[in-house]
Amino acid sequence: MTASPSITIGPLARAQGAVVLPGSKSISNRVLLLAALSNGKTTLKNLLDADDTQVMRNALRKLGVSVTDQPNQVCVIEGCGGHFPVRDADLFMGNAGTAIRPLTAALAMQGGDYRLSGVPRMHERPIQDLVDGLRQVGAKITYELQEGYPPIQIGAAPIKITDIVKVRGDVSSQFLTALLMALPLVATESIRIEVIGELISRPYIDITLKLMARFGVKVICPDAQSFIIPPKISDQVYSSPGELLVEGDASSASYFLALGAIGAGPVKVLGVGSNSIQGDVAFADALAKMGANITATDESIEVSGVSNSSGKLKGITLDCTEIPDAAMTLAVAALFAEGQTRLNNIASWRVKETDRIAAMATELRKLGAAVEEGADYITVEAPAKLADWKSPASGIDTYDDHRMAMCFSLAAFGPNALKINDPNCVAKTFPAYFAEFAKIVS
Ligand SMILES: O=C(O)C1=C[C@@H](OP(=O)(O)O)[C@@H](O)[C@H](O)C1
Ligand SMILES: C=C(OP(=O)(O)O)C(=O)O
Repeated sequence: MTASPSITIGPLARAQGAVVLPGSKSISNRVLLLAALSNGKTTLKNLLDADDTQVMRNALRKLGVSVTDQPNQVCVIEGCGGHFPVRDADLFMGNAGTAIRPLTAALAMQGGDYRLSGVPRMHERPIQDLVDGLRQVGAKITYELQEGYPPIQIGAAPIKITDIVKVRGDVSSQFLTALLMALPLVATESIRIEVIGELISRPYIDITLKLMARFGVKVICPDAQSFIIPPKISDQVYSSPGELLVEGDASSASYFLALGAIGAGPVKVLGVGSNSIQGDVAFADALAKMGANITATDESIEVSGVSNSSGKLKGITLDCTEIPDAAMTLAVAALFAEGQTRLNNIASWRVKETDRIAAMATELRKLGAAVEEGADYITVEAPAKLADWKSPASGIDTYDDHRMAMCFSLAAFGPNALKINDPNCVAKTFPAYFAEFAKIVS
């Protein structure tokens, strides 16, 4: 795909206003799949309209599910009761991890022939731990190019229920999410899923479990590494909740919350708050630790500047294993902090939309920051004085990574105008990002 024209923004001094958040990507793609697998009709409200959720909708349509987009982010799904009408399909999943991984698992339970592929970067993003998990119940999956990576082919094969399925959780939590959502379709006996080793990104598993419960399937968690899928009592496993409202996206909220701290605020995000099911709301706690003034209600979070006596944020050291996406925002917010910021346990950044540790380090250095990167951490120290900020004429590269583009918009609060290359890559999760940004900054 050709890159979109660069934009130049700033230098900016003030951020103030309110932003209504688009629907959560993580919730949207889960409820699309759960609604498709359910019995009956589901009306999804505030569903995210972005590349990642469009690939999921299109895949479901190709599989014979009726998915009807209505005005104002409403989408109506006629569930197929666990069995996709189309038994043979070639599906393009773009670069949406939350689409390809859960759908692979659901399709492996269908007894049909399917192929799943994506953009070139998707073919560099691992899927082996999920395939290994699915093979334990007899799924027939082959790799088309490189062992362990999409494209993959799923062949019709009878599913054999075993009482235990083991899966690794240290590369991506999406593999466990995928098994959790798919195995109830075939669980004639209860199935125990056991996570081998560390489980990263745990809050995303909680999102999965909570949404499965909304669709009638309650998983039992006897300990932090074990998940028991109950035996199905009828062929209709998932039942539609009728209507479901998708929360605002907590990861998308992080950019505006950071702006409220850097640009004095107040900046309020609407659609996500203290009763959210998304782990990324903990970004607000990290920002508070840096000194930002935060207030939250059940459905909103507001940031109004910084309470430190210096008037600036201060650097922190943080274990980011539970907030891998919002942690990227902290790396760029660190440009406006006194002292070093160190983000630990972010190895998964290397296998996402790009190698995010390398990309973040390269682009922050272009602005004059002192950055150290390790296998699973990054440290960032802001340029010592305003005069030390650099203004790269070639601009900030975004690596076809929506979060790189959104994060680096914060850097327009430095002393120089900032050029951002290929800004439209934000379409993966937040097509209107720069329009919303423009409304609150000056
Ligand atoms: O399950 C999900 O909705 C997600 C899980 C996380 O991925 P990992 O589990 O690979 O860290 C996160 O980075 C991604 O944006 C969304
Ligand atoms: C890692 C991300 O996406 P994906 O769902 O494709 O894994 C992300 O949105 O930051």
